[in-house]
Amino acid sequence: MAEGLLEIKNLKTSFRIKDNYYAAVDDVSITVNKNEVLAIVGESGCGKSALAFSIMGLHNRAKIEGNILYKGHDIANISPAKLNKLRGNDMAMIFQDPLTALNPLMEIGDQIGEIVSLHNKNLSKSERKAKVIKLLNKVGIPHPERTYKQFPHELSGGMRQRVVIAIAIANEPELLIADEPTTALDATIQSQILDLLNELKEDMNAGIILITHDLGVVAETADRVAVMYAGQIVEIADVHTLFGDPQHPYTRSLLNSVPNAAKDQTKLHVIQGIVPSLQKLPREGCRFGPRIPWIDSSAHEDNPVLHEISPGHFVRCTCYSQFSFPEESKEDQSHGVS
Ligand SMILES: Nc1ncnc2c1ncn2[C@@H]1O[C@H](COP(=O)(O)OP(=O)(O)OP(=O)(O)O)[C@@H](O)[C@H]1O
Repeated sequence: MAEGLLEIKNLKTSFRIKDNYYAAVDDVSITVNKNEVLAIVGESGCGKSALAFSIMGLHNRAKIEGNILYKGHDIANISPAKLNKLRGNDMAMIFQDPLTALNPLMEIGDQIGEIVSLHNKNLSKSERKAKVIKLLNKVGIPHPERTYKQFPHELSGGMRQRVVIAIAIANEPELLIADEPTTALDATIQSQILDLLNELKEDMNAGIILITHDLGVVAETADRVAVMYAGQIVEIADVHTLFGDPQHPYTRSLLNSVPNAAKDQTKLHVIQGIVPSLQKLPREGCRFGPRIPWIDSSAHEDNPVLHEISPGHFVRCTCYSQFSFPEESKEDQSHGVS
């Protein structure tokens, strides 16, 4: 049975712009289990990073409402000192761009060693070095002794991301948040890093939140997937259900806009429009409604909620049951005519 690690309840993260607060994460409830990768997908600006930063307590000036229960303790409402202790020890984050995450003027060994010592104050110098070398080995760095003495600019992008992962796992966190960890890498290296995340999940029995806009990455790595649009979760399901039986119009549009060599696809679907800016987000009704104007407004709920349509498969707003792509309706009509 799945063992719970993180439970987020009705999380709302709002940023102040001029005199008002605007929610970038709006009433999000999700759970993450041990030994599980939960992917969070969605277009740029839908609130993925704002969600991750809220969990890690990294927002300076945002207003956070709701509960973030980590092993039963509400970390949305604890002191900065307690949160700081959890960060790095129990939970860690892998950032998007390894070059900005690393100190360009410090040798790799010292950078990892610093984090190791932060949470193990009594280690001797040689014990600390041995632990760093072990970590470099664990993340697949081929010559750890050499890398120990190198600076970030002397490593390839893939190796730098491995170093960032080594720092994140230095204290064997139980919760790992990876925010677009492979965006800056080419396809082969990307695949190696994703394999590494999966190994870490198994080895450390960790719960991983993987934030990405890349559905290929999701298919390769995730156990469950939450699709986010305009600050809300619009669909959540296990990875097989999400790819095999997607229901929300946004999920279906995302999947239809990705080339699929296995399908006989002549045209890719283009999702019209963009995620509106924070101040212009529609806050009432179905937030995706304006981007599927061919669907009758009566198909939408006034206050869309998540419906559990099969065990563990949730979809927001009733419009999913009446949704089809304009291309599909045209095909139906032409079949009728012939
Ligand atoms: N500190 C901030 N102050 C004001 N608005 C912010 C702040 N951080 C994020 N936003 C806004 O909140 C919304 C969500 O941003 P967020 O970075 O979470 O999106 P994202 O889905 O992670 O996008 P990307 O994939 O591009 O990183 C966007 O409209 C963004 O402009």
